[in-house]
Amino acid sequence: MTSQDFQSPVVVAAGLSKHYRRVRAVDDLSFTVRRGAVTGFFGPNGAGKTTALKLLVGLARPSGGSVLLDGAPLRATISDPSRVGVAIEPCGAHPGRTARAHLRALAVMGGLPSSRVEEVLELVGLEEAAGRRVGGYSMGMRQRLGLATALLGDPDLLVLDEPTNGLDPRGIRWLRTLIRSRAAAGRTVLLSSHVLSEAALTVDDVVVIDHGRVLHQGSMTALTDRGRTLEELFFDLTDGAAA
Ligand SMILES: Nc1ncnc2c1ncn2[C@@H]1O[C@H](COP(=O)(O)OP(=O)(O)OP(=O)(O)O)[C@@H](O)[C@H]1O
Repeated sequence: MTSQDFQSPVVVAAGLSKHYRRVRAVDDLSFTVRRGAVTGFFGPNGAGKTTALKLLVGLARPSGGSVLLDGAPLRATISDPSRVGVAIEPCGAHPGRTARAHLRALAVMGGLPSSRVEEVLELVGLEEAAGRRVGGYSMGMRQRLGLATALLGDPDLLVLDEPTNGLDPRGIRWLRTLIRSRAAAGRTVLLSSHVLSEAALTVDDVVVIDHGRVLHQGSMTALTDRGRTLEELFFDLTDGAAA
């Protein structure tokens, strides 16, 4: 990879829109995601974060606009688990399946060895529960399985929707360390979160959206250099949203 590649954004969303009948879930959204950085997506309930993440990874079809992933249109890259790992809906596994069976099926589809399944089960702390049916999992266990699914292909880009939901304090600290270590290794992470204090410890770049539109894009450093917190920025920008 050249230094030019390193500077080019991993994701470029341009004028992205998604309308569900009269709801403009995402409305002319444009932003970029830097390579080797952790970008946080923030906004009130219903702001359009999950929809935007789905559009970025091809899980929803845009009503308008475009997404470039590594400079190429979305469809060219999305099916490769080493390019993009996604945890958007909690785990996505059939409740009657075990976590191990779920991950093994995905590994086969992605052309990955079954040894990788055991690696990610250990990584997310599910090795002991891997033989149990997912329907009996706690919320945190399902979250961990979703993370295992996203990490299966050891992807260059991780896209995580509210990944700390349901995790215990140790799990939250583990996830923060995992995300930071991936960025330190030049990998890219895009996540959404409502837990601003935790996200402030994790992200490099901040995108705040509401009503499907970008209200702010900038770095955490620029924010803290101005003596402001992520929470202050959020409330300033979203003042007037549902209390
Ligand atoms: N499949 C769908 N059909 C109809 N409306 C939808 C659909 N998915 C999302 N929406 C609507 O789009 C808007 C944005 O929803 P979205 O889930 O993207 O918001 P969000 O920012 O992720 O919210 P939250 O923080 O509550 O998870 C909401 O008004 C929601 O009701």
